[in-house]
Amino acid sequence: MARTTSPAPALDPDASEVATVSEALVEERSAASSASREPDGRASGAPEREERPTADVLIDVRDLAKTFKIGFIGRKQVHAVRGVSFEVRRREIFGFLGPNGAGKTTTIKMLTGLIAPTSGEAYLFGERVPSPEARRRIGFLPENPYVYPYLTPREFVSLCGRLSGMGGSKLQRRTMEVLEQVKIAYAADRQVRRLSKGMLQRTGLAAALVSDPEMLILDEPMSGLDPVGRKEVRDLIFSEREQGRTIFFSTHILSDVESMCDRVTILREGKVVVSGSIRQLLRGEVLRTDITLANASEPLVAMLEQTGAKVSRHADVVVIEVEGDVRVRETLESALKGGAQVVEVTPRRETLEDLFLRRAL
Ligand SMILES: Nc1ncnc2c1ncn2[C@@H]1O[C@H](COP(=O)(O)OP(=O)(O)OP(=O)(O)O)[C@@H](O)[C@H]1O
Repeated sequence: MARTTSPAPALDPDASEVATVSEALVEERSAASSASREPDGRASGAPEREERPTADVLIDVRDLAKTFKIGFIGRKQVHAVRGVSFEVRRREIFGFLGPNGAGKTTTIKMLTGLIAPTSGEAYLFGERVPSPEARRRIGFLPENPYVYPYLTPREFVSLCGRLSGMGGSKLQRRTMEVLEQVKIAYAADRQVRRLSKGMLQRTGLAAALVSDPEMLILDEPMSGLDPVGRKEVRDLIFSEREQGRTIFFSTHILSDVESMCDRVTILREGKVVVSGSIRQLLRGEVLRTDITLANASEPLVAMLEQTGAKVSRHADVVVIEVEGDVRVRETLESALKGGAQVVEVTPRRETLEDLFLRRAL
């Protein structure tokens, strides 16, 4: 696989003057290098690292923190990220979650070298961030993939490919290939300013893919997409992983994460509150069992309510919610004895949404 990607340039489409891509990249680099650093590249104050990550750990984030100074004289501080650590391993699909303002984008910006950490350290492919060499190996979709408004998707994606060192007929072929992959080829020659938000998002994804990177870092890749678009991005992420790529993405859409990710980290107020494999996190015992009954008489329902079960009445069925799974058998026996028909018995385990609501809010 070629190792030739740099992130899609992030430019403001509303800007009256269109800056050049190289200017944007210079700005990013100078932002990344403006924080004080030790001679070995560590941000000052960051602890010296004892060992380098193993070859299978492609992202290694240790105690990363970012404090923004705000206000007229910078007296006020926002502690956006407060000591975040996690690892992403080769060929994983890794979900990075948290409510609005939890610090996801700030962490991703530090990871991709767009801003420097206040303290802590991050490694990509074992290289201390910021590392131009490591950055060439990632495809990056920023949270708001700002694209030159007067370029077409074909021109923009091809430009990103050229910035990654690609060229000639190979680049032309690859540009159309990725535009087709993200289903925007039909609008390849329309100006970006005429695209919808979802179409722009697809263009940004194509730019992240164009140079065939080893790892994708995607900040809210489903943002702005309709349900079909979201499914297409899910399928794309799976197929990219099948081809050997590692995918790290942030999202708010928990149902996607549950079905897609191998492991997750959930942030809250700049700190990690949950981290681990989806299988382990959601392996818990049955929280409750829902028993759906038809033809349940009122005396039967009242009797079940008296046992402490929660009852909800619907048009033609009654759902009895039994805590845990212990009383299920007794409830079923009473229901059958009382002449009701059992329509469904559903054990409920904790979902990622339950976990998120319990731990992240
Ligand atoms: N440049 C900045 N200057 C000051 N504060 C900032 C800056 N960037 C981010 N913040 C603050 O840092 C905190 C974390 O923001 P961040 O964008 O990382 O959150 P997020 O988890 O990505 O949120 P969302 O899901 O809404 O995109 C927020 O309180 C935000 O206001």
